[in-house]
Amino acid sequence: MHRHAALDEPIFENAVFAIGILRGSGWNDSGDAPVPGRRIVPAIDRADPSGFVPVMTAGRSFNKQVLQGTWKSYGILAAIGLLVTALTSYQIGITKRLTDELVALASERTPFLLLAELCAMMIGAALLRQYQQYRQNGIQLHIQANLDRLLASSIEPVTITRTETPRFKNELNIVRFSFQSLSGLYLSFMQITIAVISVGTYTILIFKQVWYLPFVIFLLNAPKWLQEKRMARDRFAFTVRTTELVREKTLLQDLLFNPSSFAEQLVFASKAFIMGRWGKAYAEGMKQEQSFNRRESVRKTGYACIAVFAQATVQLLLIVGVVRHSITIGTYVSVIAAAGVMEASLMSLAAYAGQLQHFKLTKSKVTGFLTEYMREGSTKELKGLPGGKPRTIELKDLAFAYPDRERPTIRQVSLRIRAGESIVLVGENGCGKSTLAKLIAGLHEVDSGMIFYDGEDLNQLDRRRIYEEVSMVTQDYVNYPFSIRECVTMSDVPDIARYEEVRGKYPYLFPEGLNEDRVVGLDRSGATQLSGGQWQKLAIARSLYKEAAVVVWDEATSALDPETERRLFLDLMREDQARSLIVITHRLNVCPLFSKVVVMQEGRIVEQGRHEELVQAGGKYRRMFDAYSMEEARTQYGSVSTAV
Ligand SMILES: Nc1ncnc2c1ncn2[C@@H]1O[C@H](COP(=O)(O)OP(=O)(O)OP(=O)(O)O)[C@@H](O)[C@H]1O
Repeated sequence: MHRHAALDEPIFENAVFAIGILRGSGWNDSGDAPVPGRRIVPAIDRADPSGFVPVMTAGRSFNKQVLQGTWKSYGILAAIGLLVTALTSYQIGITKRLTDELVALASERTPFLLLAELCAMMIGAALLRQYQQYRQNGIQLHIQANLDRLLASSIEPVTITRTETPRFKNELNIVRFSFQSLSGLYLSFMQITIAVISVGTYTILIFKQVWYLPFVIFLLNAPKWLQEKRMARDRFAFTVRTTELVREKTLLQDLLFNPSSFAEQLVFASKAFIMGRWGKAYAEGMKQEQSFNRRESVRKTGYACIAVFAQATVQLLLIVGVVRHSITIGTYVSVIAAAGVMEASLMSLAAYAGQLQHFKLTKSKVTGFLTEYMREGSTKELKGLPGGKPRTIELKDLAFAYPDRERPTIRQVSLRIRAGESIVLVGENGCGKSTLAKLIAGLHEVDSGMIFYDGEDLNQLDRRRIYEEVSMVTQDYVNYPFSIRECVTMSDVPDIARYEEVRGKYPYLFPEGLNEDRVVGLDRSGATQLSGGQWQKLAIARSLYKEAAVVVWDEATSALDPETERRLFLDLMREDQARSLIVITHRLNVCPLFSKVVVMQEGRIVEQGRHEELVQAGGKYRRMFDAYSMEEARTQYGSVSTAV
């Protein structure tokens, strides 16, 4: 596993490079979106076939990308910050002169002139602060967008094995939350600089008048720093602890408001049940949040008392000075004002210290997440397939267990798939067909010596090259809220000739009477909803549009009417293709069309061969086929009642 020595380096650089990732993210330095190619392939940086830039060296480029488009605003903000500090410290000087002038009352005109000057300064500072806020909001939006883009491009797992777990979902949620809070931190660095300048200016200003006072102020504000640091740590731990609960709440709420769940809510009268669950999660969340807030408030109150004590101490020292005539009233008033600003700046510095703590924790969380779930180590030594397209895929005594399961799901599976072969996987529910199909497609982590593409061990190959040659319809394929053409091509610049070719060969896969620019689904206004079968047909068309060497369909035709299904398979087999087809189905009537039938049971292959051979052998497949044919006949001729 890649070890990040960076953990010991200065926080900022360190944290960003820790999350700083991959050049192969598909997001180039200029920030342009990757231009989609002819075929659907994963986003790969061709200039860097290794794909993985060790995290340590990627820090600078990460910062550059996060801060992209904000440099000018940063410059302006820094200038405004300095100007505001200058103006406010100048105001304090005027206040001192004004007070001394009032006490002495040497001239009647001077106090009014000084007041006018003070007002002008105050208006100037107020205007600058507003502009500063406006600019800061702009930077925040920019950084947030850059961070979102970076996060999206860095979440690119090489395999799906560890991502199909509840734990992954939780961790991903924490990472998303952490990334969101990073934008505030980037702004903080600017504000820290301004606050440090402000503290420095006021320290000198006060020091010149009452030399020991700045030290007293520093000392009295120290506990605030410790408090902020502790609170940030506790808040982060609380967030991590409660993500699962927050996720459950959102999930249940989505269920309540999801249009597709309304029918079930009506028919099964399940709304009260779901609402009950939601209410419980909500109440628990509130209880935990309130109890955390209570503890935080108690702590804050303690520190607020310390702050009052600090202010009173400063006042006391100054009053003693006035009483003993060691300072003037003007000095008293101006130092009180300066001390107030200095304390406020120290407070905000303390708050930033808390944010830095949060950043440090975020860093270790994100680093851990990316190391565990995303690209691991260098892929430099990995290679592509010698011939580009795989001609044989071989499974040798393949065994596979899901991370959170004790028993293996796939055991001792040996199978050879040649280019152009069509294989149908059959077996009872849960026997491991989908898992095997994903293993064949290279989507799961496996030990070496079990899966070979053209004789090369899968673990020695760059998986992204494998994925370029695989097309798939999974059981939980996505219904995209795009136009029909986009759903098939998944591109802004599709290969129209290829699209037309697929449309010409398989016209029945495209919804009749709908323009291909028509947006489908329920998520966009004016979109057209499709039937289950129509969605499935689009998913099939998408898998055919990609000219892949290996096509895997996991119950991809389950929602198709039998006639269309048969026609599709016949059309597909008729094509003179070097493509391998791996199909999972429970509709055994299509099995005779395939060159090989593979029968699975409890994670093992128990029979394989041509349909006729297996029927003749009279084993498990024969029994399954007979049962299926009988069932088919019954549904076809309505013989259930006659049989009774
Ligand atoms: N992501 C996962 N994590 C843990 N276990 C899983 C996961 N996916 C599937 N399984 C388990 O692996 C076993 C095989 O599942 P698989 O989906 O491969 O079966 P299948 O033969 O395709 O079933 P079906 O015909 O119902 O689709 C099941 O016991 C299932 O619970």
